[in-house]
Amino acid sequence: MLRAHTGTAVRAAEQPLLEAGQGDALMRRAAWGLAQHVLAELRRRGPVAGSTVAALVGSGNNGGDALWALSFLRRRGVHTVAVPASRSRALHDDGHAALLAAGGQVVDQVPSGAAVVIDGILGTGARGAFELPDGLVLPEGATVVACDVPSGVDADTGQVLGEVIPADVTVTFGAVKAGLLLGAGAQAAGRVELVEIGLGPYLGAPDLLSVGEPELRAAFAPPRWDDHKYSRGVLGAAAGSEQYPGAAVLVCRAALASGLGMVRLAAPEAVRQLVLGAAPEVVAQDQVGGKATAWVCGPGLGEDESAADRLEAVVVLAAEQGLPVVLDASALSLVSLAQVRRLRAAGAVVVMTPHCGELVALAQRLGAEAGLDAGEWESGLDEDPVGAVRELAETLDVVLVAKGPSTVIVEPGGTVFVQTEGGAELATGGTGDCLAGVIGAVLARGAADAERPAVGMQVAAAVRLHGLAGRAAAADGPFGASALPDQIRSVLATAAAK
Ligand SMILES: NC(=O)C1=CN([C@@H]2O[C@H](COP(=O)(O)OP(=O)(O)OC[C@H]3O[C@@H](n4cnc5c(N)ncnc54)[C@H](O)[C@@H]3O)[C@@H](O)[C@H]2O)[C@@H](O)CC1
Ligand SMILES: Nc1ncnc2c1ncn2[C@@H]1O[C@H](COP(=O)(O)OP(=O)(O)O)[C@@H](O)[C@H]1O
Repeated sequence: MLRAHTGTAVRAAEQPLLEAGQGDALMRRAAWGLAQHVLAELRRRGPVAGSTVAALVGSGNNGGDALWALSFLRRRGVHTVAVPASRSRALHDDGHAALLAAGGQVVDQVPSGAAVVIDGILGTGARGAFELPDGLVLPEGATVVACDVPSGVDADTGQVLGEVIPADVTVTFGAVKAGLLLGAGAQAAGRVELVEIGLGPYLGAPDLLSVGEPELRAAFAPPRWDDHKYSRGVLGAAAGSEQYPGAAVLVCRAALASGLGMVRLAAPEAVRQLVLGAAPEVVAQDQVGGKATAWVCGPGLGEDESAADRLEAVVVLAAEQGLPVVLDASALSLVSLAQVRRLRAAGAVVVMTPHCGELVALAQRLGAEAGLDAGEWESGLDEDPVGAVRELAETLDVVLVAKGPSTVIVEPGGTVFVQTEGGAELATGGTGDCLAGVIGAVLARGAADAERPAVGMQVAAAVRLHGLAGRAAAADGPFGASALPDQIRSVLATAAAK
């Protein structure tokens, strides 16, 4: 499990250590770790001694880290140059002295032969929009290693307001910064490597979590020897309509691929025939009903009266039995606040899975009805997406899965998860239907498991599984959503073999 803290939280954690006069020691620890990662990059490319590493160096402590790292690299036979990159061209005093003492140089331009360029312009002290230094040219093929945070990325929110220096690797200090996992920040950060500098005892609870393989394995564990189909979980699905029959196929196939006891589908005749052709193991019926341990409602449901009837039937059943419900796609625009409240009052977990457009529409419709100032909420969405998703989740008292390049999962009163496994290849019709099936499956399975992880973690594991399946599918070339179920099985087979 990856734990991330905002840049602000990390700065607060550093404060007592700075006051105790440990700033230099912290900086040297950070710089040493940075130098080790740069050495690893150099080794990957060829001989270390004789190679060139350049650092773009700002005037603050981020620049100080980069200068100290250059001084350590210089002692390994690396040709090291610092390129002042702030308007004032000022450099951190001690770092500057350390570089010169080690035999490094200060120059005006990044040498064209630099194998690695360290971005040490701005770190957690960045405020507002960043402008690239005038005339900056990075050598083609050089590996860009960001020091703590790529310059231009807000370490709290991941927002990129102005320009940015995208990194291949970000070596971050003390704690993974939340901004490296969110939106444009995650995109700019590349691979993230953490260097411990001893902040552990001073850091509070993480601001964000991201599940990894152990959580995926726990949420999607293979069946126990004495399991039977009902103990493995039964997912009920109200999905598909004559207009959108395929969505039901995707939900059912993705759920089956995730491993559970049974999928039960409530849909019109034409949809049932299509689903049974693709997955004859599905129990297909025309009405919502029968034994299930969780329900998913919405993919391809349409928005006519019969869609609303199917949603209402799911709400009644789930409220009666206290079952978890995943509301996706059409259900997000059909569901009423009264229905959500009925489910919550009955103790049913409600998971909503909006993409960005659906998220805004939810805030405007149900959020506003529940007392949210939707205009103000929307104006804060870009600046602090996690805060906005949390506010809406708490207002509606539901688990929100805000889908996108970084999918944010918020359980009211619980931890926030963010998963970034999936790539833009997932931006193709029907992948969200598959995700609804995977989330439905994990909840159906979990409902039967006394030792189940918290709902937020189960849902985050489902999002990770879906993202990894997308990545695996993309490795074979462009794909449509119907390629995902087989990849879900492969990802789970690999996870189980570890
Ligand atoms: N405080 C410490 O002892 C430690 C700090 N560390 C490093 O210190 C960094 C934070 O250092 P600082 O607080 O000095 O901050 P930065 O080095 O991130 O930036 C500070 C400077 O950049 C300027 N600046 C801010 N936003 C700007 C913008 N948009 N455009 C142009 N200039 C801008 C500020 O006016 C200030 O002069 C961390 O990211 C980390 O790399 C690490 O060495 C660990 C220990
Ligand atoms: N640019 C992107 N990068 C990563 N994942 C993406 C991107 N665009 C979309 N996705 C993912 O693809 C899925 C799309 O869901 P959705 O928009 O509901 O699709 P549909 O309704 O067509 O099934 C979500 O899981 C989302 O996180």
